Amino acid sequence: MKSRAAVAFAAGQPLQVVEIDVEPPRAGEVLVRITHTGVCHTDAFTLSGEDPEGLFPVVLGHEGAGVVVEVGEGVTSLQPGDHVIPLYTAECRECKFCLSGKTNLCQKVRATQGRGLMPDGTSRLSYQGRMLHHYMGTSTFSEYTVVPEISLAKIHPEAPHEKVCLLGCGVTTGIGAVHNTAKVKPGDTVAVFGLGGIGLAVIQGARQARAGRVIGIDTNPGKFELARQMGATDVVNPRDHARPIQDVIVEMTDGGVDFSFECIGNVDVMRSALECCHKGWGESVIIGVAGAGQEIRTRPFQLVTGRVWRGSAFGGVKGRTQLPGMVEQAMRGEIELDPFVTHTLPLERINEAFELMHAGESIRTVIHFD
Ligand SMILES: NC(=O)c1ccc[n+]([C@@H]2O[C@H](COP(=O)([O-])OP(=O)(O)OC[C@H]3O[C@@H](n4cnc5c(N)ncnc54)[C@H](O)[C@@H]3O)[C@@H](O)[C@H]2O)c1
Ligand SMILES: [Zn+2]
Ligand SMILES: [Zn+2]
Repeated sequence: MKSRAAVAFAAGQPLQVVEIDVEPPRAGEVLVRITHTGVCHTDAFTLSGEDPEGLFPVVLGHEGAGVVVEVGEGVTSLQPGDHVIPLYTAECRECKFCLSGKTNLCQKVRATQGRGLMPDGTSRLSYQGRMLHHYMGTSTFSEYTVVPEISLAKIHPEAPHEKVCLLGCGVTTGIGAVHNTAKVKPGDTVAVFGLGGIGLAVIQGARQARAGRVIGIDTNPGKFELARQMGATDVVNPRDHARPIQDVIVEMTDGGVDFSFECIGNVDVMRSALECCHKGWGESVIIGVAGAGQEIRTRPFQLVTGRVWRGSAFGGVKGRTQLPGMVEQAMRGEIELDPFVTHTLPLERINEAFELMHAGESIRTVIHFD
């Protein structure tokens, strides 16, 4: 079938909105009509060419919501008409990782997903006879996309897609990192580096966890008002200080924070985020994705003296099991999505979403297909 899609033909080039061909779903696969998709920094990262796993030509997009159109052979958990959020972290419920009870990093489709292909090693997407890569197993910048059954969370049929699409990545990543990875407790002091969609979701999660002080850090002061509205008790611009930012935070917090979160993808900031943690127990969670070949550094003494460095992908959330509940929390207002949606655009104007992001003007632009 034909589908309108924004295709990334080459790194560093704007997307082109064209009509692509989408093949029907094969065994274990599902054809989904995407209604809305957010644009995340990770899409921009891959488009820039800095992502070592980046493949072109490709249909990007991984923060979507849609409706099942057709299911392939053997698909039992979904049927046409079901409302879904595509998952870039699948949940097969049978691999070693899924069964461990310790991680959300299902490996069932990981290898082929990383190569931009469906689990059988081929693509369902093409343009004028030329194969297009899938992206993160989701490719939500296409009106129709094919996704493995195990990479779809079935959500409440009345959920507002134009908002809950953000639970496909950004908001879940931030909120989940607070509850699942860090396990923030009432009264804890939290530092959040980077106040984009991810950092603001961390702030919202910290407020849910009834954290004490929540310090938002960003070099763009334009982000501070929203951060305060969402629950930051303090905001700090590193550019206002001559000293390293970790020294500033340690002084502000009588020795350091209980938890810090890096939501930028900058390895120098990752170091600051670790070193602003309290001696003996402070934990730093890396969420940001750094460029190819970059490495983190600190003195080992930082860890010897009790600080902990960890990381989090998709907020540690098991998508099929936990995401439907988060969608219902959003429908009840327990997760607030409205503040994240700063812009809404039709697919034809998707490149403006990247421009708004790079200019620091948007938190999330939601793209609609109608
Ligand atoms: N681990 C995961 O599962 C996961 C999921 C989604 C996104 N990510 C990553 O999270 C990061 C953030 O994503 P986003 O969509 O919120 O991005 P964003 O671009 O909207 O936000 C980043 C923020 O960091 C600020 N910033 C940049 N450099 C800074 C510095 N040196 N000091 C302080 N602030 C600085 C920017 O002003 C901006 O407000 C990206 O690296 C993205 O790839 C990871
Ligand atoms: Zn994302
Ligand atoms: Zn699995």
